[in-house]
Amino acid sequence: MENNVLTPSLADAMVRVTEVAAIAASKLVGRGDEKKADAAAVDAMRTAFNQVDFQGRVVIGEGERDEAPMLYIGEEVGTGKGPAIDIALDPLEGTTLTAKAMANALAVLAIAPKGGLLHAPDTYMDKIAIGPGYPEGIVSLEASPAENITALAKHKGVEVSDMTACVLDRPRHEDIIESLRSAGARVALITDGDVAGVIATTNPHTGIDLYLGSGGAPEGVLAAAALKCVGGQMFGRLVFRNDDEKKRAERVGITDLGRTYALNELASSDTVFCATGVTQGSMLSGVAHRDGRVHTHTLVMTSTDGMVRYIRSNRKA
Ligand SMILES: O=P(O)(O)OC[C@H]1O[C@](O)(COP(=O)(O)O)[C@@H](O)[C@@H]1O
Ligand SMILES: [Mn+2]
Repeated sequence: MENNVLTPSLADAMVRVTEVAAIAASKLVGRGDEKKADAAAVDAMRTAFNQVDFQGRVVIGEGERDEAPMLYIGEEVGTGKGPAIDIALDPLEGTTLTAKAMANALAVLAIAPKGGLLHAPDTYMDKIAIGPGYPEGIVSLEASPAENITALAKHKGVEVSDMTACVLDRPRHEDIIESLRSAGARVALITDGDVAGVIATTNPHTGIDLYLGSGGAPEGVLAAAALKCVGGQMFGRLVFRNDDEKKRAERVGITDLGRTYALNELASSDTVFCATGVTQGSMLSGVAHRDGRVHTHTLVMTSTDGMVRYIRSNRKA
């Protein structure tokens, strides 16, 4: 049952959704206006969703109903005909990257049969992720960054100095960075975009072996949905800075606030993951306007068959 609601044609429809969101955001690349870029992507994504024959429900969205006009948590999208599908979305993952015309901004979404994605609140999440090919439990949020990277190096049969961890460049990550470097590892710092950072661990060409640090919980669920398609391991634990954030978690049904979620709890069913490059990135080309046409580059993955597909499209501008 679970497997046949995520049909190939639904996956194709999702490609179009991230394509049009990326195209809309691309018009705002380098214009210094994060909010406008995000709004353009949100609006285009919502319009595209509403053309799809499904009963879509946003479970990871732009925010709570009273703070996000569109694609808020709980919003229903689609024509209402077809399967009941839960959606995690980030129409513009990397608003600052877009505003500043920096690499790796994406339009991103993941879908699952109803109930298949953790309803994460809009808080931070401590995350650790690795690509496929390692024994279960080789990394954990309990072990130190140095212990984790050393265990991975040992399993690979390489020196720790040959290992690279990706971390968001934030003061809150000082200790993580210090622990990794003191173990001898390289640290690849990114200014934004940890969905791409997590996915990088699954692609040997990126040279990234480990993703570590705290970022958005919604981005954590999106990244988990991606890893689910290609294999790998991930753990996430919500971080609360105040009571309001705890209440946000309670409102989306989280009762055990200190819990660590494994990959299969962040994304418990089959998933389809879709990302279209907005700006040029390590994984995807950005949207390019050339010869009166708009060119896009999209990654779509499905967990049912482990498919990873890159799609280059172009259409009339
Ligand atoms: O910038 P902060 O507060 O450290 O948050 C980190 C989060 O922000 C991002 O870098 C970008 O988020 P946006 O899509 O909201 O611009 C995420 O990839 C990451 O999870
Ligand atoms: Mn984001």
